[in-house]
Amino acid sequence: MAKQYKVAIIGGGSFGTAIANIMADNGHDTCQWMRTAERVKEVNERHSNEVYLPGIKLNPSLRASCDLKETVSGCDAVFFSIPSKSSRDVAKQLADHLAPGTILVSTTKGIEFETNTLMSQVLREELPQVRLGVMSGPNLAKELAARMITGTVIASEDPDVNAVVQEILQCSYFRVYAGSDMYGVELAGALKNVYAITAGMAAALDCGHNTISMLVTRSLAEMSRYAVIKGADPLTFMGLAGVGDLFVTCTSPLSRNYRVGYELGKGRDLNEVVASLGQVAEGVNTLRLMKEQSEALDIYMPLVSGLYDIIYNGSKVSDVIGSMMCAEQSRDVEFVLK
Ligand SMILES: NC(=O)C1=CN([C@@H]2O[C@H](COP(=O)(O)OP(=O)(O)OC[C@H]3O[C@@H](n4cnc5c(N)ncnc54)[C@H](OP(=O)(O)O)[C@@H]3O)[C@@H](O)[C@H]2O)C=CC1
Ligand SMILES: O=C(CO)COP(=O)(O)O
Repeated sequence: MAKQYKVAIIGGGSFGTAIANIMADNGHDTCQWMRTAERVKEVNERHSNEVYLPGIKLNPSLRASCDLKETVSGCDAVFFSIPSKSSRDVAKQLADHLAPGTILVSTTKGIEFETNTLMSQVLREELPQVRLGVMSGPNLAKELAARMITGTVIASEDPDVNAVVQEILQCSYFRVYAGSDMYGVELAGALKNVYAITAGMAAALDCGHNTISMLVTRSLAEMSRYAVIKGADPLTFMGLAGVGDLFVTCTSPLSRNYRVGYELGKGRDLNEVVASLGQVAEGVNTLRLMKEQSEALDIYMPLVSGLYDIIYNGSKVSDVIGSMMCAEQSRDVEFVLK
């Protein structure tokens, strides 16, 4: 029989609940931390989290708690699924409760806005005692919670972290692939959200499949160009965390970033759209960081610039598309294997 682990998930939203449910399905002793007492009660008594995963029946063995210390006490592995905006704050609250050597896996696909720091770095700064990993891939929470076949990537500098996480999460509907480019995997998860906004906008404008296909492929070229200059391995972008996640978020209305783009494309106001979403869309802040960085580092990023002009400078979508069509047509594939 496979080993049973004591595991926890920090975060009571869509993704935290989907991952907690997999671990409970796999027979691990699983507790989910969330800040809202009413939702804790709902998970424990009705085995559902209707606000975030409507219609999903959760595994009855999944427990929830508002008590952070009790949740993580004695855990072999803890998964961290808090939006980037609040990650440092929640990590600070965890500092006294995580034993040295505990495995901590970030699933957050965002960048700390004030410091332009990825979540693994935030967690490393606040929780130096843990063994870190990051998990990313085409993982729409609603499909995972409905137990649809899905693949993901766990990446860590410590191969033992990868092996334990694979053992904890692997099941008939969830395939967990291992990688070592932690930086690239994490960066890919954050960057693709920006391009999902653009793709949602294109869908709202009834663009054809040729156009969407060009957009997604040029997005991959642009995001990997940026990531490689920042130190990532270009091959990471050929895998699930790169092209896989870009594809799903650029084509599915289940993606919140895609939905933000779609509503913007229909002419709605950004603040109104974000407020009505009721869930996090990390790409909105990531766009601002990428625009800043592309200027600071002189990286050619026409898609980021165009989206930024539409969202923050009030440019018309039709004007931006027009100027993109006149932009320099550079190389198709920029990375050549030696
Ligand atoms: N949903 C998805 O398909 C996927 C999401 N991700 C990533 O996972 C991360 C989390 O996303 P997701 O679960 O979808 O987000 P949601 O918006 O669905 O939920 C966010 C959760 O975080 C909680 N939260 C926010 N701020 C705090 C805080 N200061 N203290 C405690 N809890 C807090 C919210 O609590 P409350 O309900 O009380 O407000 C809520 O439970 C994001 O970075 C996202 O990109 C990764 C893969 C897939
Ligand atoms: O990352 C995701 C799927 O892999 C979810 O994307 P959204 O945050 O846009 O919903």
